[in-house]
Amino acid sequence: MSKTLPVQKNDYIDVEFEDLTHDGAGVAKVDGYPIFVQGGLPGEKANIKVIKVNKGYGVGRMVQLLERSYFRIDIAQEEKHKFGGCQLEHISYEGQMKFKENQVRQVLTRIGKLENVTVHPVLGMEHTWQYRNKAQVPVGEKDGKLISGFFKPRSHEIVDTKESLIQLPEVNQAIQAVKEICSELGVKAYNEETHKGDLRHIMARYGKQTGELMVVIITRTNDFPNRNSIVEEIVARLPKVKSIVHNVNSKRTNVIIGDKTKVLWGSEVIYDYIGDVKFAISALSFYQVNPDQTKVLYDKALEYAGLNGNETVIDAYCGIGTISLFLAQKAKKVYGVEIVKEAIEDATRNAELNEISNAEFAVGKAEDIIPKWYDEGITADVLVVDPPRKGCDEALLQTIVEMKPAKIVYVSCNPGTLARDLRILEDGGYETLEVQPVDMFPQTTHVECVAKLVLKK
Ligand SMILES: C[S@@+](CC[C@H](N)C(=O)[O-])C[C@H]1O[C@@H](n2cnc3c(N)ncnc32)[C@H](O)[C@@H]1O
Repeated sequence: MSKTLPVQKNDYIDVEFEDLTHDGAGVAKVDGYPIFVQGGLPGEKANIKVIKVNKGYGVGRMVQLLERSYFRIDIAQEEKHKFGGCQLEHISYEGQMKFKENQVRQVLTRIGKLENVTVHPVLGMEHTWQYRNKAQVPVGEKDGKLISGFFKPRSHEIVDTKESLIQLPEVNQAIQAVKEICSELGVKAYNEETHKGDLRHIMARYGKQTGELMVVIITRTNDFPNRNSIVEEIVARLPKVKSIVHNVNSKRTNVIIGDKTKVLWGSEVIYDYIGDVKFAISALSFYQVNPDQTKVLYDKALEYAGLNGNETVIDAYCGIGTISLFLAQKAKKVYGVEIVKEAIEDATRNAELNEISNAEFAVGKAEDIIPKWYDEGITADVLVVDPPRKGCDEALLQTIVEMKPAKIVYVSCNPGTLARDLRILEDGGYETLEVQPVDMFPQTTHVECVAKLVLKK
């Protein structure tokens, strides 16, 4: 089969990179046949070794860079990939923003057939390291000690990591401290092959504005050795901790969080502010990981909603009510819906905390609750959706098209599903006026977008 291809496995060839894939690999073409090479940048020339040939594409390894891009920055060999998931660490921030803008444009055109939509330049941030307020790391064992970090690409081998430079220092310190304490006090790491051992993951979340820290210990078993001493040590070594939570995940699964959650010490929530709005955040609730850029994102959603105080708004996939409460200050009434019960408890508490009385929340699937509301006569002038990566459920999109809110604000962390859903909404009578990418995840290939749609006359 490979005889008909323009390259063979183990060939050494000179190539020029034309593009980047969605996960940050360079794309070179030999007689139209694409070869993906980690680390190659558009405009660069390199000598590569072909390490894999498939029918439709090949994979290469960089041997020598022959011409370098203006956007390339040097990182020491030993630093490379040290931080896990930083696929764009070798590209200047200016280059990263260009990559993300192009990616959004290409996907909107290819998947959404949206050639004429205005895509604005990415709204980036000033400090592009140490921005994440949360980490959730797997735990393993090496030489009789606990290790934690990230999985090596395409493997389940944990790289023990003391510091991730995209995480806030408080988050790094918390993960290290909990790992060391558990190691010292004899906790065994969970082994996914034998389904034995206790500690599966450690999670830390930090309220950047309030300085409050939450630690979540995720184990296979209902109990683990020296639990009380571990809690005492965490409190002693991490002065900012306000909440220590235990979650039990007894299943053989890749899903991190299990069904049982119990507060071991302190409060069941930590607090944080986005702008002037205060939020209680419990262990299982979604909360944006980049607090500085979250304000930028929500301000854009508010601008696109264009509220004058008379509107009814529905916020689908509302989490702890963050966008809902931002909008409630400028709307007549806001209805939020979210699948996680604890997040809706937080949302209700957050409305009270901020003395916002025109927001109402429901637990359930957006695709079940919003059609039910529609049947009961609840409709929206503005509808906001902020779904997980898989995008909106088709039944929800169908209901939106029937309900016909004058405006839709679509917040998305996955341009692919955004483009797919925008096409469905366009076919249902909406026009996408503009898309604003916001960089919530510097050094990584991820990009968040806010899109503004209006009902066509
Ligand atoms: C990207 S988060 C957005 C949350 C919130 N808007 C924010 O900015 O913090 C997506 C949320 O959708 C929730 N979710 C997932 N599937 C859902 C569904 N079918 N119906 C309602 N909520 C869902 C998740 O639990 C999560 O809180």
